[in-house]
Amino acid sequence: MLRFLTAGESHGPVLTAIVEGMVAGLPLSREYVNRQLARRQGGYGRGGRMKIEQDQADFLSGVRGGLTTGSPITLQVVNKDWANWSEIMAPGPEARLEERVVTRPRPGHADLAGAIKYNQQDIRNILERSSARETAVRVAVGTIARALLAELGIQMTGWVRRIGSVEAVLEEEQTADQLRELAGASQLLCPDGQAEAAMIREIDRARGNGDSLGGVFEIRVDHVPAGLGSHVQWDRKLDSRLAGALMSIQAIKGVEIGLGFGAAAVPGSQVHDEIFYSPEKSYYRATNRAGGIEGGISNGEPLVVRAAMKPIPTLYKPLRSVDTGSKEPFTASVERSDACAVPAACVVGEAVVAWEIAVAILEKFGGDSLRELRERVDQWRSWIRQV
Ligand SMILES: Cc1cc2nc3c(=O)[nH]c(=O)nc-3n(C[C@H](O)[C@H](O)[C@H](O)COP(=O)(O)O)c2cc1C
Ligand SMILES: C=C(O[C@@H]1CC(C(=O)O)=C[C@@H](OP(=O)(O)O)[C@H]1O)C(=O)O
Repeated sequence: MLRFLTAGESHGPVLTAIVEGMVAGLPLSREYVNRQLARRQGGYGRGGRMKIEQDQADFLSGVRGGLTTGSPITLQVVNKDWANWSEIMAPGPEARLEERVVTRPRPGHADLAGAIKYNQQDIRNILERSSARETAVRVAVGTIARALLAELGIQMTGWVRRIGSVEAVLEEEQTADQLRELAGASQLLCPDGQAEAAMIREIDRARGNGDSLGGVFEIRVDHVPAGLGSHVQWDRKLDSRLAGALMSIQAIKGVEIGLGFGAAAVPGSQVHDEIFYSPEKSYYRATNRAGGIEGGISNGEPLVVRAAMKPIPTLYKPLRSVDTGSKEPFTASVERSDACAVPAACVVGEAVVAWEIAVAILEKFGGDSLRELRERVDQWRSWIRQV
């Protein structure tokens, strides 16, 4: 069983994860993981913290000579900002707990709900862990899964479809390779240059007004084998797992698969993908409105998922809230914050989607080494071409 946990605070010394159940013999390098960490740090609209951090992943166990060994993999991403927080965040009695105490819950954050739930007077004990800083190590974890998928010929493409009121328009018949190349060349991961320019203007406008923006990103996964997930039980459905994984990303408020919410507005004849057969291709579809999943099972078409991110909750234009000590109203003051982090969230989205597909692959095919897994996947792929 492939599984992981993360640990670490936003201003603590490190973020850590333990990944268990990954096959042995998978090539893995720091550079491969660091490329994705750098992508997550990019994007127009990010705040001062990203000038401090230059995320790098270290493997502390489970990888030897550039190959996984099958043992648990420990990952670590160091927080450079720790240097500014070590006295306040120290684990021992020397911690200066009376400094930087937070009693002013920020609307849209876990602050108030978390402080009540965990009976914390200092909201810092909540916000340090609820922060999306945690997504740095989650991207590192997902990149291990991405490496596995790449070995099996499965390709991930993430791009930003919308920021605020600006929506990207794709050329008809754009291939995944073209989409990846165009998105990769854009600082907002947006393949439509005109839309990208308008998005940058909109981010500048929002930031100038002390406001923030959300948006929508899309992830497409090509060459996913048919037959992942299952219709037989609620918690085995691939679509439900993908939706849960995307929803677990901080600030994600909606997920669509295929046509998604659009399917509710049109008749069935414009929603369902007709089935065809040819001896060369076996079964295939001329359309992919289902986004590659039917009945909780991958159907061999590209997987297409979208997620909606709400605007960043910390605003320079302060929102009203209540001090939990005095119970007096206040308007928040902000030291630093992202104005828009949709491209970063898109990279996190790619990571969590890669993870869920890797879990489903290992569940279906099993195997303890890459060689064993690859043989089984190849065998399945040639078998389903004949059915
Ligand atoms: C990559 C990324 C960066 C974020 N940066 C900030 C930020 O700078 N300031 C902020 O207030 N929220 C930021 N958020 C969003 C909050 O972490 C998130 O809204 C909050 O934890 C509450 O969780 P919820 O929105 O899922 O309910 C960011 C989210 C992501 C995914
Ligand atoms: C550190 C990251 O994102 C942070 C997510 C975040 C939040 O509240 O979620 C708040 C900000 O942190 P800080 O309060 O230290 O400025 C962001 O910079 C990151 O993405 O690596």
